[in-house]
Amino acid sequence: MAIKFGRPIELRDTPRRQTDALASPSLDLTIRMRRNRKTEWARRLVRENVLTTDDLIWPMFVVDGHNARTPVASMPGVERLTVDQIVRDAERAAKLNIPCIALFPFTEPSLRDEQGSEALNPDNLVCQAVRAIKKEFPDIGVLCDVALDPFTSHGHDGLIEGGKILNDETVAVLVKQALTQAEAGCDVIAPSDMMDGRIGAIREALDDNGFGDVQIMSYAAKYASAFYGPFRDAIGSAKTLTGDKRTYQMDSANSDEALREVELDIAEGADMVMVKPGMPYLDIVRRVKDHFAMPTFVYQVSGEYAMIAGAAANGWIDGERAMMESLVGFKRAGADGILTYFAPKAAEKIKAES
Ligand SMILES: NCC(=O)CCC(=O)O
Ligand SMILES: [Mg+2]
Repeated sequence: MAIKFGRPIELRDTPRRQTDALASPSLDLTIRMRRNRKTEWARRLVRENVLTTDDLIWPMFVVDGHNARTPVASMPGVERLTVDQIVRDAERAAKLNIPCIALFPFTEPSLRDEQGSEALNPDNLVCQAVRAIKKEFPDIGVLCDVALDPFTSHGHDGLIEGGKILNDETVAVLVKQALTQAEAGCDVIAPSDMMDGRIGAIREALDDNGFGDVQIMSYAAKYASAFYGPFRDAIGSAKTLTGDKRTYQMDSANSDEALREVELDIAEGADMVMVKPGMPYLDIVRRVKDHFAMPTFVYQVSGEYAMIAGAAANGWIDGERAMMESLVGFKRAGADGILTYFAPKAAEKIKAES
């Protein structure tokens, strides 16, 4: 049936009104999409996606010291926290019903070396923070990033030889890093390094060492991105990073390749998969969710946060609305959860409105 201007032509029993369209601009529309938007209650009724606090993972930066909170200049509103302060924010997360927090260390430059040895120190900042949080708040999920970049003097995620990032040798170290974090009490191991084969190797090691219940969230489709800049400030690797990460992180032009990466990580034992960054890669989130029907996460990275928080701080956009719009956008794209530096703010807003 041909439909023109809203009503099937075949159903038109009376001739169109012979009015002067300009004088009386009344369109003969059967369907008017605006009816469902006319009031707040109607909009709520037809709303397709809702952001809840259950969707949030809160990334936090841990730094050495006591009772200190240092602002990260390029991430307005985000601070590096000493372990005692991380515990205070874990309490805030628990009160806000945020299910999980993610930990990233600022490693003292004197502790960084070519091999990222500090990653294997069972008393490193991340392990201290995990133990402190788990002691006071055992019911909150703690996720630990697995990669060497916060610990290496060169700022890369893996070992380097002759200018090349070594894959299999790096995986062997990452396995030890994951075990160190699991020993400390970490609930979710999240490898972000993009080495081939690391998920399978880590899964096997966890299982062989009595950590069969520890989950793996793989940064499965992680792109080489300009949007990680402020994070590198936060963990102190911005100045030391030599070159870029394009030999291991994905090319932003690729989409099918993301499906192959995700498929491999699932086959190797990932319980949850992640796409990163978020906003420029919503199409990848949708494809991954549709293709694999896996618990699918997305990381709204530091640069995305900085764009919104920075513009809001300058009065150029409404920061709260932009925050909520960006977060529900991830839900609409198919994400089951979002790692976002906005987590506490968004949770507070959700709580205030419920
Ligand atoms: N492995 C964790 C990250 O690289 C985070 C990046 C960001 O927030 O920019
Ligand atoms: Mg991979």
